[in-house]
Amino acid sequence: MRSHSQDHPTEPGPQDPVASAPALRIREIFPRFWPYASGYRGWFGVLIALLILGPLLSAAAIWCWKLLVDDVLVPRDLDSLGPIVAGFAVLTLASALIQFAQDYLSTWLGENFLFNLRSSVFRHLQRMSSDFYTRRGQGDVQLRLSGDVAAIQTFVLAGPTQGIAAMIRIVFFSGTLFVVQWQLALITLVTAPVMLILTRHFARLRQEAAREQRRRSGAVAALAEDAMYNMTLVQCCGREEYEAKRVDSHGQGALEAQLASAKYSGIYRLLVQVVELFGGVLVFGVGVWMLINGTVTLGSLIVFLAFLRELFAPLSGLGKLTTTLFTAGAAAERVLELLDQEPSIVEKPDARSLQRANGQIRLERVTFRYPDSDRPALDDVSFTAEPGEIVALVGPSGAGKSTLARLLGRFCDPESGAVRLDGHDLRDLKLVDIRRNVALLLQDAYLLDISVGENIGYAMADAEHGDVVGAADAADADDFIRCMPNGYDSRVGHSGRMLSGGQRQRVTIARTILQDSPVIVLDEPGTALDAASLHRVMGPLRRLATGRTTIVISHNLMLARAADRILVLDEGRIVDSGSHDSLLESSGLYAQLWELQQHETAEADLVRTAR
Ligand SMILES: Nc1ncnc2c1ncn2[C@@H]1O[C@H](COP(=O)(O)OP(=O)(O)OP(=O)(O)O)[C@@H](O)[C@H]1O
Repeated sequence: MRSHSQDHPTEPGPQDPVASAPALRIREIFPRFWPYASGYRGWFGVLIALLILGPLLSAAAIWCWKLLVDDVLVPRDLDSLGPIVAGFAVLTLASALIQFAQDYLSTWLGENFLFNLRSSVFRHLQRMSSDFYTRRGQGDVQLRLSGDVAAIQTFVLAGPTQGIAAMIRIVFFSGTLFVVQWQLALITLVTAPVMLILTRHFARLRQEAAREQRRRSGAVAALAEDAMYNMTLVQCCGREEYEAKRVDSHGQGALEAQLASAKYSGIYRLLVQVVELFGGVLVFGVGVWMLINGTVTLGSLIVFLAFLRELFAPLSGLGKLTTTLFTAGAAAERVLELLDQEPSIVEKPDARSLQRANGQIRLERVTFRYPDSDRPALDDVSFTAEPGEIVALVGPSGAGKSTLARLLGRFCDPESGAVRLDGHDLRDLKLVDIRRNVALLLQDAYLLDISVGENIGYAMADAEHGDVVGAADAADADDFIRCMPNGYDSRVGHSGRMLSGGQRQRVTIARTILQDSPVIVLDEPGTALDAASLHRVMGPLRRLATGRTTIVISHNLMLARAADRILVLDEGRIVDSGSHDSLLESSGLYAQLWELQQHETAEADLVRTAR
């Protein structure tokens, strides 16, 4: 007998839920995000001006110390003390004000940039077809929209702002060092090549660690989201430990990458400080020697050392900044990968409007294949449903019925052939008009975590409360909604899980009734329901279908029997069509399915009677 652990691997599977985003150079990333800050470019100029003004004022304040030593303390002359102290106070105050303006402005710019970018990414995500969400870990997509987008702010605004500020300070204070004492300034330059080599080496290491950290975090989010969404299944199968291990394996990866990044940053900072110390000691030694020789005044040496400190501060600041920039760069690569993903369904620029359609549906030799699939899900399918006709689609599992429903709502496009509404190829119509004219009622009753009334009116933003109640009444949902704690204002919970399966179905039927589309596609209505609940939704479904072109996809042949015409689908092809009676007579696949179902019903009756 095989052990439990052999049947169910306890170790996480080898497949990574999140792949690495394509690596990009920093100069490739920048121009991609810059447009999101386009409305604020003028303010960016103001910020640069403040950044230049800041070090100017700091330098002037430091210069006051030279004046104090050389003009007041050394000659013991108090005449100029007053003006020097007053100048120092004004400069310090102005410097603080400029710092405040700079901080506020950069936050304001950063937050506005974030808002624009997040809004654009979300709009882009809403254009992606459901296939995108089927293939992607949704937790990872959510992390890209929240955490990664926020990290980019550092990259596009805070990073360059701090980088420019540091560069301005470096250039400015290097210049002042040369003005104060050019021989000493030349000595400080000795450390520059070492700094450059260190920066380049550690930059590469930190960039790799940052990429791995973001990828692993995405994997944690994707796995956690999947497990949480299916928590009932996880608990029923007793797989909590397995799921925790899967999440932990990537959490551990993220942790190690983060630690590696911290280690590289720490070593880099340490080495930079050693180089700075070496430069400082060298300058100090030579400076003291020059002071003794009378080549430099005490005030000049003090000011030189103060300026040197001002120079080293932005240098180590640049080091810290590169770490943040690499994390942000890795996040930017992940967001760009999303933005570069083209939606599979794109509306033509000259797409036609279609007001209320008559409801004729025609498929002309439609073939469709899913990506990475070698077999078409639909193969050369043709049929017409006239306005008001009820057409049932039946066939074994995997025959292609739900795929056909997706084509009718233009959630995918045929590889060849055409799907037409009132004679118009769906690809020539505006998407909003297709979705208004063709309503899909899917076997999963999709509900948002908003009030039950809002769920019913979701497809009709301008619906009055009376319309919502009317639709609920027609869908046989009004009674149970009124019994809910807050009536139509009661929330339905995540995915409507505070409602029963039958109640969820009736709310979605009410939504479709209110939408009032001339064409409706019912994919397995009532599959998830027991016999009593199914019986309850049959009346509303019948009322919904009346007067509309209705395509009913169902395994339940009792439902199909009521249709005007039945199409039998097998392995992506229509193998038979006609009325229930004619299909039984022809003794084809439909007759076999019917016989099988009758047999199952009889068996079920037998079991019930035996009890
Ligand atoms: N998103 C997808 N990606 C790849 N292949 C898919 C996808 N969805 C469905 N398929 C494949 O396409 C074929 C048709 O699937 P479809 O869901 O249309 O069948 P169906 O007749 O509705 O089945 P059922 O009655 O079990 O719901 C199947 O072989 C299925 O594996």
